[in-house]
Amino acid sequence: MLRIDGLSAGYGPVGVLHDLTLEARAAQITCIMGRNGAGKSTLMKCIMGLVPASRGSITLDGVALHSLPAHRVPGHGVAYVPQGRRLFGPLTVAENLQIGLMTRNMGDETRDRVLDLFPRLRERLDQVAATLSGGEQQMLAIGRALCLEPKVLLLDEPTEGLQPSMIALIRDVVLRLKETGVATILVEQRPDAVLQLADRVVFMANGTVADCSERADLSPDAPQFMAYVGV
Ligand SMILES: Nc1ncnc2c1ncn2[C@@H]1O[C@H](COP(=O)(O)OP(=O)(O)OP(=O)(O)O)[C@@H](O)[C@H]1O
Repeated sequence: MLRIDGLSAGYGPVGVLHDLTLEARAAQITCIMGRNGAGKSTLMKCIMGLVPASRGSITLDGVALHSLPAHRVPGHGVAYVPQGRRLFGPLTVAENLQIGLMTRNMGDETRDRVLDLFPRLRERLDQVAATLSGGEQQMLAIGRALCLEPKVLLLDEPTEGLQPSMIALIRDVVLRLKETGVATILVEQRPDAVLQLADRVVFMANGTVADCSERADLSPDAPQFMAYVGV
C-alpha cells in the first residue's frame, strides 16, 4: 500500500501541498479530483521524487520513497504517466517500451502482456513515437509504464483530448490492471469517468485533501463535484 502522511511540498519558496494525507491500496483505483491549480500534478511529481517533500512521508510497503532520489523511485514499482505523455519522440515504439522494461529488468513476457493490452502498438513497433496519433501516443505512454510491472500506477489525466473509443480502451485497461492488484492513482476531472472507475475519490483543494469519499457514496449530483471541481 502507498501511504502519504502529512506531506508538504512546493517549488522553491512557494508551498503547493500542505499537510496532505492519503492512501492508495492495492487492487483499488483512487481518483484525484480538484480544480486547476489544486496541486494534483504536484502530488504525482512528489510521489515520483521529482518535487522534493519539505515535510511528511511517502511510503510504499514500508519503503520510504520520499528519501530516495527520483531515478530510484520507479525501481520500487511506481510508474508514472504524466500529463503530456513525455515519450522519447525520436525513438521507436519498441525502443520506448524497451526503456520501460529495462527500468525493472523485465523481459519478453512483460512486453507481450503489454502488447496484448494494446494490439495497435504491436502493429507499430518500428514506428517513431513522435509520428503516432495522440491516442496511440497515450497507449505507448501507458504501455511503457506497464513495462515496469508496477505496484503503483500514477495516471495524470490520461484521457484528456482523446476520442470516446480511446477513452473506453484506456478505461478497460485501468480496470484490468485493478484485477491484477495494481494500486492506481488516477487524476481525472470528469465525474462520469470517476463514477465508472473509482473505488475512492479524493477531492483536493488548495494543496490538501478536502474530502475523501467511497465511490458508492457518490452520485452524479453529489455536492463534492460542484464544491471541489466546479462541475
Ligand atoms: N514548476 C513550477 N514552478 C512553480 N510553480 C509551479 C510549478 N508547477 C506548478 N506550479 C504551481 O503549483 C500550483 C499547483 O499546480 P499543479 O500543476 O500541481 O495543479 P493541478 O491541480 O495539477 O492543476 P491542473 O488541473 O491545471 O493541471 C499552481 O499554482 C502552479 O502554478
